[in-house]
Amino acid sequence: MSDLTYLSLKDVTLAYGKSVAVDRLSLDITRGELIALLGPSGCGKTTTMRAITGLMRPAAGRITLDGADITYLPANKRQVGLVFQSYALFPHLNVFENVAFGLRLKRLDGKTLDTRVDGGLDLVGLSHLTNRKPAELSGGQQQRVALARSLVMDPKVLLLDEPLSNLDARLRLEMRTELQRVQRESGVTMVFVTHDQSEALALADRIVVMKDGYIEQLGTPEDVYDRPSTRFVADFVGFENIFAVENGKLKTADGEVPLNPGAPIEGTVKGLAWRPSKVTLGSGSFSGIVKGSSFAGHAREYLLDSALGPIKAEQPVPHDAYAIGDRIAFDLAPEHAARLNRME
Ligand SMILES: Nc1ncnc2c1ncn2[C@@H]1O[C@H](COP(=O)(O)OP(=O)(O)OP(=O)(O)O)[C@@H](O)[C@H]1O
Repeated sequence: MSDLTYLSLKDVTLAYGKSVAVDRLSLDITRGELIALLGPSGCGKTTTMRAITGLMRPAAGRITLDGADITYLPANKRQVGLVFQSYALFPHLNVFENVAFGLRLKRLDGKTLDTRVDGGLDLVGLSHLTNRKPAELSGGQQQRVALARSLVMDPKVLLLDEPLSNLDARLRLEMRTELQRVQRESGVTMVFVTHDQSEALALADRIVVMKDGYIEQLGTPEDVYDRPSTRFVADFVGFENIFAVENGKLKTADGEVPLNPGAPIEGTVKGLAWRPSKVTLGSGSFSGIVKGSSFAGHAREYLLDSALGPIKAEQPVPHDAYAIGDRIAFDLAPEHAARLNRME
């Protein structure tokens, strides 16, 4: 835990009865960071959030926030806000009263309350809709009300559980930018859960990739996208050509194949992976027969049958397309590969 750590989970184990959902998870978050918990269904994202909010007691481990141990502190004493994917707005209250709800429970005086609510609505760009009921708002606007309602409580950390998943594709993109702006302007530390890698890459300062209750990789979007460290993460972020490395060679269905120019692969690397866009087409020491070709807007994608097995490659679009059945040379340059240290 560094001096800059604001929220820290240390060896936190979370279980439902005897079944362990999160196993000795450690994570340090700095004040003002926007962190994404990313992973497939069932990997423990929501369970981790529950422990941070105080809705679940860890079986082991410690959680600290702003210098205080909150491991066993009741949820309502933690100053941790939560925005659900379903927003959970009160349908009979207008926008102002929905945002004011928590502050009224705190018995704030009228003027302070008005100022806080107005500030919150201003931050999310809803000052003009204070009298509307939730049913009279779009999905994106409802989402903003839910955000404002949490932010006016001045949380130390705001947790968002799949915050954009109920919005259609266009709104989702708009709300990504909006969420980033609100986070920057408010300076609130945010942790959000998503199973959508593009959302995590677009929004987060750092991404925690989870699998089966463990952290697979923790890094910046660039780290995770360009330098996945395990097969699981490489696969999750769109690497297609993934090979185990044995005896300094690529392991294929037909045996071990040295990588061009034949020198052994150095280091303790367990696997190498190439994105389709990183496969060199038209030259190189390998060759493959085009089995499939499809247009993907910015690029044309090819499936090649080669001595290494199936290879997915792509080329930017204004380029003479290869035909099905063509034999083309290709190369897998080591400098364009992600180096994987775990293959299982
Ligand atoms: N109330 C519960 N009782 C028992 N097991 C549970 C309960 N809630 C979750 N689990 C189990 O704990 C593990 C982690 O679940 P969790 O909901 O944290 O995953 P998740 O990553 O948030 O998934 P999703 O993206 O589907 O919400 C899963 O194996 C799940 O089946």
